Amino acid sequence: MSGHDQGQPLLQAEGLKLRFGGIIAADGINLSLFPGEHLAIIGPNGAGKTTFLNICTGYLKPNAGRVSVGGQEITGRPPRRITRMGVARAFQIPQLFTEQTVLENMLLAGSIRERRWNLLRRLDGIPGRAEMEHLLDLVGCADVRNRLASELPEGKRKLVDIALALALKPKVLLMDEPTSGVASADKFGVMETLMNALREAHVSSVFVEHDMEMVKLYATRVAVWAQGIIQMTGEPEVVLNDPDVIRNVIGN
Ligand SMILES: Nc1ncnc2c1ncn2[C@@H]1O[C@H](COP(=O)(O)OP(=O)(O)OP(=O)(O)O)[C@@H](O)[C@H]1O
Repeated sequence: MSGHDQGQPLLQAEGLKLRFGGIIAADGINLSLFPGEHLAIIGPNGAGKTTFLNICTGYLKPNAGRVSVGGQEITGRPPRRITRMGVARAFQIPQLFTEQTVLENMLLAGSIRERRWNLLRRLDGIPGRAEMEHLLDLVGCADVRNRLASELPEGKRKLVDIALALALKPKVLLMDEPTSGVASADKFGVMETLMNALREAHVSSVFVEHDMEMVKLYATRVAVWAQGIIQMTGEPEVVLNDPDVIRNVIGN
């Protein structure tokens, strides 16, 4: 998917600038995500990729520029508000309550979405159980629904984390290196399950990725972030074969 002629972007950054002392993380970033896209952001270490995700979720405020979701500006709004506007983030903090089961974690996430969160409330009284079980099924984790979150292998934990994010009913999911920490033999299986779940739930995504094989297989479009600007965007086969990208990003 080219990203052009697809109507209004779901997520749009315009003229983003952010510096930390002498470090310029963003120096006029223009980047859009269109419905149905899975946009990979690649770039050298310390380029500003994670900073971008932090701006989009409201955890960092840019020095200049704006971010909008479905045409509504979100720059500087509180993270909770941005989540409610349809932008979720996975793997941000250890989100799981480790001494609760996977299903109990899901029910808590569902109740947060409904703004009925109350730890004293009996979990089985909260609506949405069937929906949460469906989401666990979608990420291939129905088999671990009654396991304690602390007992999960890393690959399953990542997938449950995706289900938790999907429980918020986002339009866009932001992910920082989705399979980092997963054993290399399991990485592609986890990514395959994850991306299938996003497609089925009609959730578009932006993911920061260092593994070019993942980018090639799962990105619909790639943006190269270096020296605070987007150096290039395009389809994976074009971007990943570009001599400058090979020299300056992939080679490193
Ligand atoms: N809150 C902060 N305060 C000061 N400097 C920061 C802050 N957040 C990020 N930085 C700096 O901004 C630069 C960009 O960081 P960022 O984490 O966004 O890079 P990245 O492209 O995600 O890198 P990597 O690929 O290594 O994860 C880095 O030099 C980092 O040290």
